[in-house]
Order: sequence, then C-alpha cells, then structure tokens
Amino acid sequence: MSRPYPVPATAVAGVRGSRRPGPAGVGIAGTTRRWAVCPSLDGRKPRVPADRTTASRCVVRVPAKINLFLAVRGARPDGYHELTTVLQTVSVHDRVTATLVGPSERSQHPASRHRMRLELAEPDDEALPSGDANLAVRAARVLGRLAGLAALEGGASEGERDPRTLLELTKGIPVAGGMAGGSADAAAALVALNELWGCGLPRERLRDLGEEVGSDVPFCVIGGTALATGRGTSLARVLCRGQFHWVVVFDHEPLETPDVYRAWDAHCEPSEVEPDAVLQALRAEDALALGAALHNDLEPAAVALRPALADRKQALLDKGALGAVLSGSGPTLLALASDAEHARRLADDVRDLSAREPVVVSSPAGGPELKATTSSGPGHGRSS
Ligand SMILES: C[C@@](CO)(OP(=O)(O)O)[C@H](O)COP(=O)(O)OP(=O)(O)OC[C@H]1O[C@@H](n2ccc(N)nc2=O)[C@H](O)[C@@H]1O
Ligand SMILES: Nc1ncnc2c1ncn2[C@@H]1O[C@H](COP(=O)(O)OP(=O)(O)O)[C@@H](O)[C@H]1O
Repeated sequence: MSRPYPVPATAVAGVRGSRRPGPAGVGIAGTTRRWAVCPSLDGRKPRVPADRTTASRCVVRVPAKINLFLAVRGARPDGYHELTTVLQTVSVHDRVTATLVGPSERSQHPASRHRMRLELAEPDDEALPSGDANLAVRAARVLGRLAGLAALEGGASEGERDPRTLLELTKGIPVAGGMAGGSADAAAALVALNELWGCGLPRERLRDLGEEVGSDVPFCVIGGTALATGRGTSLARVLCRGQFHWVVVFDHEPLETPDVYRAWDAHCEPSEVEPDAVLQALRAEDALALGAALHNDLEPAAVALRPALADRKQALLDKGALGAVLSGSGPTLLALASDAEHARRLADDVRDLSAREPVVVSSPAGGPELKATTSSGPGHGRSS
C-alpha cells in the first residue's frame, strides 16, 4: 500500500471559480455582451447572454488522447492520485451533435433556451452509459447550470411539445480504452452547447468547467500537447514539432480507470521519474528518442489486472516499434513508428495480436472542432 500524497488545500478545494457566477456587470464570457439574469434551482443567479443565438444544430468532432508519459506521485486524500503526465491528441475521433428540437417557433426563440429538457439519443454502442451516467450529459448539465438553464437540472418536462436539446454521439474512440472517449465527448458537448445555447464562453473557461466533469476533460477541451500535473487538470501547453505515427492496438475487454488506480495502490510505489526526455523528443521531432522515452507508471497496475498486456507490448517491440506504451489506464497499447509508411507495415505485422483490427493514427491531432453549424431564425436557415 502506498503512502498518501500530501496535497495543498487549494488543489482539492474544487474548480477555479466555475460554480460562481461572475461579478456584477461581467458576463460569463467576460465580454461586453448584454446579459439577462435568470433564476437557477439553487438560488444563485447565474448570467446568460441575452443575445439572439441562431444556431439550431452544432456538430463537433473531437480527438482521442494518449499519454506519452505518466508518472504517479502518490494517492491523495481526495481519492485521486497526483500525476505528472504528457498528454497528446491522436487522430481517432468521436462526433457530438447538439440539436434544438421542438416546435421551431419556440425552440428558435432565445428565451426557450432558458427552460429546456436535455435528451441523449439512444447510443449506437451498448457499452455506452445512457442518461446522467454519460459524461457528455454531465458536461451539458455543468454548462446549463452556469447558464441558468433551470430545466436541465431536474429534467422536468412540461410536455412533449416543449423544446429540447438533443445530444447524439457517434463513437470512433474505444469505450474505457484509456483514450478518454468519455472525456472527449464531454469536451465536445461543452464546445457544441456553448455555441448552440449562445453562452459565448472562451475555450479557457470551458476548459476550467471541464474539471467538474472529469480529470481528462480540461485537456480534451484544449487538445494538442500538454503537460498536466495535480490530478491531471493543471495544464501547460508543450511544444511539439511535426507529427508522430502510431499503431493503436485495442483490447477485446475494457479496463475501468478506478480499478487500475486501485491496482496501482495495491502493487506500486510513487515514482520520481521526470518527463524531460519526452519533452525534448517532442521539441526535436525525434521519433527514435520519443520511442525510448515513453513511460507509464500505470502499466504494471494494468498488467496485474490483464497479464496478457505484457506479452502484447513485448510483441510490438519485437516487430520493430520504436517504443510501446499503455495508453492511460489501458488496456489500449500504442506502438510508435518512424513514419506513416512504417506505421502501416507495423499494423499489418501485428494484426494477430488482438481480435480487433489495429489502426494507424498520427499525433498531435488538434482539439475539438466545430464542423458544422445549422442556423435558424430570422434571415437564416443555412448550414455552414
Ligand atoms: C488514467 C488517465 C490518464 O490520463 O486517463 P484514462 O486512462 O482514464 O483515459 C486519467 O488519469 C483518468 O482521468 P479520468 O478518466 O478523467 O478520471 P476521472 O473521471 O476524473 O476519475 C475516475 C476515477 O479515477 C481515479 N483517478 C483519476 C484521476 C487521478 N488523477 N487519480 C485517480 O485516482 C479515481 O478513482 C477517480 O474516481
Ligand atoms: N460518452 C461516453 N463515451 C465513453 N464512455 C463513457 C461516456 N460517458 C461515460 N462513459 C463511461 O466512462 C468510463 C470511461 O470511459 P472512457 O472515457 O471511454 O475511457 P477511459 O477513461 O479509459 O479513457 C467508462 O466506464 C464509460 O462507461
């Protein structure tokens, strides 16, 4: 059993101000928009923009993440673990579509956005949780609370004809695979609904809100490459030159993140390894050096739960990967190739390692992207 990691009071105190409305006269976006004060369920008076939002449908494409380096410094008193990790987005994507549904003259009226039900479309993957257990729905509630969307809180309906916000998820990222699929959907939901509901929050503010939903969500909101500390939510951007090419090897069964951290508690000790070699390799666009520097302290914990992962990782190295590492809490494994062509050959060579076909991806892959906005309301009705 490892010793608890001493955490400064500020680190466990909660989200930086995100539950509080801004000071009088300052909107949540910190801009000079006009604001209307709306009642919220818990008596606070968050502010929402009183502008006329015209979007009726927003589609956001969001990439998965991998951990190029992950050191666990110890268990914290709040149930999390203190980390140092280098995160990067990769070209495996989910898509989140947010649509205003209902009688058009009502759902398109700005006031309707203040009292609206939230619905998650039937997921196409049965491994996906429905309702509030889904991280995209949780993210929507966090933003809805800040924006004063009272009906989102209780989900109360005044009837089928009420306008509502429909969230639809199209999954490309494996569920519970260590690639932050749920967190990516939460990040995409924040970006899509920020647009759909006309909140006008800057990306940095959405990033801070993400902390209320999960440790990986703030990174998924900004994307790219970052060094994260604390429970994974204190982020600093990292310079990465060029692109890296990977083979992603999936597993047939998911691994749940809390189980892997519990296995770390049982089997591992805090480590002092630092990410300097990874950071240097990213700056230098040096795949060989990056392969040698890949590191994940959660690997022995995941292997304790799923012993076959050790042999699979060794097989990737034997087949010529520059390096191989568990993605986050696993069970997905990442094999680094020297270029795109090497990645394709490697993927062919490791086809037999798991039941699901390996995929070739590149990194970094940017952040959540607003792919389409369908406009409605006076003078609109077009897609962009
Ligand atoms: C391991 C990592 C590495 O990036 O990613 P995944 O493999 O899950 O993608 C993260 O630390 C996972 O982040 P995320 O999946 O967002 O975790 P959260 O929802 O915040 O927490 C789920 C549970 O994981 C454990 N947890 C998570 C983060 C952390 N720093 N310490 C922890 O001990 C806690 O038991 C927590 O209750
Ligand atoms: N939209 C979602 N997509 C995937 N998983 C989700 C989602 N919402 C909630 N989850 C749950 O979150 C947990 C972690 O899933 P995910 O983020 O995909 O993996 P990981 O934490 O391993 O990166 C799983 O138990 C999954 O059921």
